[in-house]
Amino acid sequence: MQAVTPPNEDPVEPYEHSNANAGARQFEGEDMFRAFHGKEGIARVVDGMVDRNIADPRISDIFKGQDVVRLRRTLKEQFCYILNGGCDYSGREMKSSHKDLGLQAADFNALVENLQASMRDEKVPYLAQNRMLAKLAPMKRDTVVR
Ligand code: HEM
Repeated sequence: MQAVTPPNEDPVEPYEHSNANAGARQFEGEDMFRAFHGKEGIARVVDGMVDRNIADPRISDIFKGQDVVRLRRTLKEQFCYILNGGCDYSGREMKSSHKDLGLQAADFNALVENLQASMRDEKVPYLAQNRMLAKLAPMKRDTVVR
């Protein structure tokens, strides 16, 4: 359980912290973490994706009024965990954290495009981009309602 709300974040209802909440198994070895240029590269990829999402007229409304400080932090943890960068994920699981958003397949596809653009900017090798996308693809069923 998290007792203290991190600076600049809104309080959330208490929940059990677990890496199982990240919604995917970790990659093995260090290749993927290296391909994303470590924690700093992951931070750039996540921030680039979130910036694009907020500016993207297709999905920007979904992020209005949301705690984007927390979102950036938990996404960085989630990516670092999945990429086997030695991080723990402290966020909520995918199903409950998206259940009130009413997301559709088109929203998911827009976010994936923004992630691809951000990984391209970071010069993440194409094969590693696709391996990460393959990890995230099954999360569609937990985040999207239709
Ligand atoms: C592979 C797909 C996705 C992943 C890995 C992902 C990851 C996350 C994570 C880690 C959180 C934070 C959970 C927490 O606060 O504890 C979150 C929340 C959120 N996500 Fe996603 N997400 C995905 C799909 C989407 C899509 C498609 C959208 C909209 C286009 C979206 C919009 C949001 C919003 C607005 C929140 C904040 C909800 C809140 O704080 O109540 N997500 N997501």
